[in-house]
Amino acid sequence: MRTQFYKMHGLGNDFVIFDERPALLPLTPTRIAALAHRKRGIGCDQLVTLGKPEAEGADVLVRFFNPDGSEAGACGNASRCVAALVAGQGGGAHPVLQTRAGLLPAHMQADGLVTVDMGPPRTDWQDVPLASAMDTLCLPLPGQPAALSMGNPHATFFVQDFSLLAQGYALEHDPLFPQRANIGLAIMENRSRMRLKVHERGAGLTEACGSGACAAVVNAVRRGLAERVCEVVLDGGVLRIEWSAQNDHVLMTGPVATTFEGTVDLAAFAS
Ligand SMILES: N[C@H](CCC[C@H](N)C(=O)O)C(=O)O
Repeated sequence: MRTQFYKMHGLGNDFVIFDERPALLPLTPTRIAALAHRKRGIGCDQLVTLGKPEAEGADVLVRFFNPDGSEAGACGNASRCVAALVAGQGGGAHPVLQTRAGLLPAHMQADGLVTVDMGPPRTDWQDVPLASAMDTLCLPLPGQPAALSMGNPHATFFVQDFSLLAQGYALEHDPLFPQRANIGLAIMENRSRMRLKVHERGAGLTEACGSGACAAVVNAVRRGLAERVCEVVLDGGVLRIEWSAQNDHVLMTGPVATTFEGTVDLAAFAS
């Protein structure tokens, strides 16, 4: 029996999306890792499932899984893709995604870009989470990163070059981060534009990281390095991030693309 999937990406951060609203699928961490494998599977940065919403006001339940099988509470680029997919299925131009990070309202822009309200950043050490009480604005690590959660853990290093990427895996697994962390390296071009590369938790270096872009802008503002509206230039393209002074929410705007649709025999993949 074959199961339909959608292959989409946001600035090259790519996803395999399964719709479990008709029926739950036999997706285990092992099978997710096998499906996400670049050589032996379909291949993706994250595997995403759609489910029947439980929360009042939500249009769809969304879960995100890394290629190592671990589940993430947030995925900005995939949230944009799912919003566009649901809108395209007749869900209207303002779908609301129910995620582990909360309810995320989305908006299909007239120019084809998609905006997702990623909610507020969580900057207490317990929310990131970190291993002990400390100032999340300046962690006791070489490079003194700032840390926060967008529903998933992020550490942002403000650097002059990207050589620290070689430490990405070690930093992701530093004992300071009991749930590991996404490691962002940000080069400030000016107060309204930065370059960003992210070694993602459970995925490694990706072409773009939406929640990482949100975290980097918030951390830059916290450090006095950026304005609340900032362009984030990633390897795969540009995101516009706004950290609202009105409601403390972070708005992320960027493109989405559907690469192809397909079917797969899930039973052919180890479970
Ligand atoms: N690897 C991340 C999830 C995907 C985040 C990224 N793809 C995004 O667009 O936010 C984590 O484990 O928290």
